[in-house]
Amino acid sequence: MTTSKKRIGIVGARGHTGAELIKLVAAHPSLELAYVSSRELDGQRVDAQVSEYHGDLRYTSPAHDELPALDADVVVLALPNGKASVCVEAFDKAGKDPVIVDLSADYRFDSHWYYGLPELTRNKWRGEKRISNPGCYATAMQLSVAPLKDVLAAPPVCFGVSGYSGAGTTPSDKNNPEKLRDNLMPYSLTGHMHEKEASRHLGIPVEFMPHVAPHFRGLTVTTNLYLSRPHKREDILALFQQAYAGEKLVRVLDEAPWVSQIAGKHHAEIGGFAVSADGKRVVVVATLDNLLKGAATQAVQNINRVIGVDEYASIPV
Ligand SMILES: NC(=O)C1=CN([C@@H]2O[C@H](COP(=O)(O)OP(=O)(O)OC[C@H]3O[C@@H](n4cnc5c(N)ncnc54)[C@H](OP(=O)(O)O)[C@@H]3O)[C@@H](O)[C@H]2O)C=CC1
Ligand SMILES: CC(=O)N[C@@H](CCC(=O)OP(=O)(O)O)C(=O)O
Repeated sequence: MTTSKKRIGIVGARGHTGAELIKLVAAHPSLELAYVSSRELDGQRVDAQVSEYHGDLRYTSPAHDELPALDADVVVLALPNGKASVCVEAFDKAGKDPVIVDLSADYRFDSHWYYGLPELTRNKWRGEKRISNPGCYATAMQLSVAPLKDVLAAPPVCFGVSGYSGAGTTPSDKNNPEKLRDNLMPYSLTGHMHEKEASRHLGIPVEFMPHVAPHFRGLTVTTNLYLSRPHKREDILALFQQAYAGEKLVRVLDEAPWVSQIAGKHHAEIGGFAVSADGKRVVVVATLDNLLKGAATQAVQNINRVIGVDEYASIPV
């Protein structure tokens, strides 16, 4: 029997985002795993690591120049920053042109790659097969600022707090539960990559102050926005409701959302909308699961669009 499913390879599948992608692919009506790579898990069964996957596939550890011969229709690069280009170059050199989705920051500033934050860039896709998947905080910042972009009097200031899965699996202070216990760890307080990324894709400067907290997954971005003219709270709420009307993966709430409610969910929540007495300052709170809407779920939205199936296929909405 022939299958019409597209075959997908995940490079860097041991990581947190790779594991979430395997789960989404396992439930997908139009995708099947071609290969999943990990040096550490090489030879081990995938179902032993990810119980949602049912099948006989095992992790392999191909060198980057062996990837093109593995013949996947879609390749997701879930590697640490700085590691994507050798893989991309290997496909170019071999004359292979699969859909490539890069989860790292490596192509987020490359205008030849489509920047896939569907709720904001859906209409900019011109058939590109190379997709740069946005950063987790950068997704929350852009969703929080975009509806007010035209009425700002100053750069938005974003205070971010992430669960430590955002720091990946390579050991560091930022994913060390001991050092995070009873703690909030500030880092990269100016010039974080996601500050540059959100500024570039919004087209206005954004200021960002990230922190890591002891919880595992989910992030909060609280954004302070100065407005060029006074606004009533209901007008601001209406702007957000209008901007995200019909969006299944962005929910506009009245209350400020809690990160404890977003872990394991595929959508982002935006709420709060606390307005100052003079109506010229508003504070907006966004939460999302960094591993899902901040990475794997957004990648699947992008893949679905490129392979021509429903954008939400396999995503519980
Ligand atoms: N975690 C998050 O919340 C988010 C992460 N991202 C981005 O997604 C990418 C993956 O993140 P995440 O899953 O958290 O990362 P992890 O650190 O959890 O996983 C990294 C993966 O890459 C492999 N790997 C590590 N070092 C190398 C190397 N030098 N060469 C080849 N493979 C390597 C690892 O497997 P092995 O060592 O077994 O080969 C592992 O599968 C990163 O670029 C990250 O910035 C984007 C949005 C959110
Ligand atoms: C808590 C933590 O460390 N978070 C990561 C962001 C995770 C992410 O989105 O990563 P990329 O932009 O690298 O793809 C960081 O601040 O670098």
